[in-house]
Amino acid sequence: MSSSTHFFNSDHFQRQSDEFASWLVSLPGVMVNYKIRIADLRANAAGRGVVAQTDIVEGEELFTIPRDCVLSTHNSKLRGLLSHDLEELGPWLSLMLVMIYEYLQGANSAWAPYFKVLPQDFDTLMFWSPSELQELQGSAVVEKIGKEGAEASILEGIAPIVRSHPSLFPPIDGLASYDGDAGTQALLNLAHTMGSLIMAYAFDIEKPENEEEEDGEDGYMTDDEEEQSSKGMVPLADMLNADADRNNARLFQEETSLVMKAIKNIRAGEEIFNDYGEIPRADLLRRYGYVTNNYAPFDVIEISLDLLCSCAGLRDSDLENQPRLRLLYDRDLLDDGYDIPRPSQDHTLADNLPEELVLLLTTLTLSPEQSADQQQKQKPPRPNFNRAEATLLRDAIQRNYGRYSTTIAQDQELLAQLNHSEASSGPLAGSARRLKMAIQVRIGEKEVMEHLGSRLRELLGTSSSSKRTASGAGDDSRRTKAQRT
Ligand SMILES: C[S@@+](CC[C@H](N)C(=O)[O-])C[C@H]1O[C@@H](n2cnc3c(N)ncnc32)[C@H](O)[C@@H]1O
Repeated sequence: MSSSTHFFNSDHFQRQSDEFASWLVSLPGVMVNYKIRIADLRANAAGRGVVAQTDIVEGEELFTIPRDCVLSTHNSKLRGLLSHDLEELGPWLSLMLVMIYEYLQGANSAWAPYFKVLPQDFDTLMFWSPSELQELQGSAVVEKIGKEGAEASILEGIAPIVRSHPSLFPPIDGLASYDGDAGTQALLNLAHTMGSLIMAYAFDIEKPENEEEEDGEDGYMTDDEEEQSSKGMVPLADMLNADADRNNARLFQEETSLVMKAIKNIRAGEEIFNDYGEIPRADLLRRYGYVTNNYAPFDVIEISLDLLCSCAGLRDSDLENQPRLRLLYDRDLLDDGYDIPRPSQDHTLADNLPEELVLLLTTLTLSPEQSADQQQKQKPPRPNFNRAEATLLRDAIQRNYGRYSTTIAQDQELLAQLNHSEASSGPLAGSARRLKMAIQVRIGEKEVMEHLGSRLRELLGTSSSSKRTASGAGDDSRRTKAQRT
């Protein structure tokens, strides 16, 4: 969410919160504990949030939302008004369509008071301008925004239904229809708004255990999420902010209701936080449009397959030209990019690396004879993390670092200036806020690269010949951990 701009009227923030709360408790089966209240957290650039009014004990129910109050494909009237099977669109596009329908119903929608407290502007990366995105420098997250893919899905899946049902989807903004350039753009804008709300606010309703982020994410949806059965907007539950491990509440999915419960004791005045997951700040920005320093431990650096291949002296990463890669690809062991977390002092460097990355490094450092041998056996090599692999990784990290145009020291100076202006004039907004968040993201990624670089230098500097090192190169006992074949 970018600012305090919410649907319909942004000037009546508190009144809209109150109206929303009154509407919600008027719905049959809704229970809201008197110990919580909706708070105006715009001074912290956090929009609305939920705060404890008095002490709350662990296990206490904060609110109960019956399943039929969830804004979902299942509950919307649209389901009975279309001949299409909405489920065929998948969980993302079907909810997007339903939300467009409900939004266009205005006051006639059963969720009209809910829309009034949902934002319409976002700081998620989908909405950043090219120059704002440039501030993320070499971050791989820029490649994951997936705006074009999302728009192609919207035009293919949603536009034909909207255009063929003008009475259900009345044109907005004085438009005659959703045809033509202006109509298409208006529809895309609406769909992006709903897609962004789903990304930052919706819950997986039937399979909450499948919430995990997976690789291969493009636009609003992942392949895994496409297979999930249902997403829904849960009023009030989605008013909880999150701040890494400060979560003190969780949504429990019961048979007929969704129940938010305290999972820790909460003191009067404290904010009630949900858990959005252990998300790197780059992804937090992409999905939710904010970052806080508490997410810094989850920062990663993504090293692309192309870069690793190039550093290994391969012309490209094309499977037709690189049979050694095909051995991995055929076993689903090849990725476009590899996330490396912040190195932990408690683990050897090799244990800190994703197993598939170690396998790729081993594959890329095979001699032509070794590679031919593996081809003949039709088996990937046994993963190793020795000097050759460490050298390749070091080179790739160095090259990746070159994609960032400033140093950490320069970033910290810029950040200090922005913090200073925030301290004197209040929370940053617009491009200044985005710049600050981009700097936080790129500092985190550079820190990960610097830590990795120094661990690799340490390891390469001391592990001449076959000597084992504290960081683990040459330690055969661990290699079995990464063995995948
Ligand atoms: C599920 S909503 C939470 C309610 C939201 N604050 C609102 O006013 O509608 C998620 C959005 O809240 C904001 N948010 C959540 N946690 C935050 C935090 N710790 N700091 C700042 N913004 C936060 C982000 O804009 C995010 O996309």
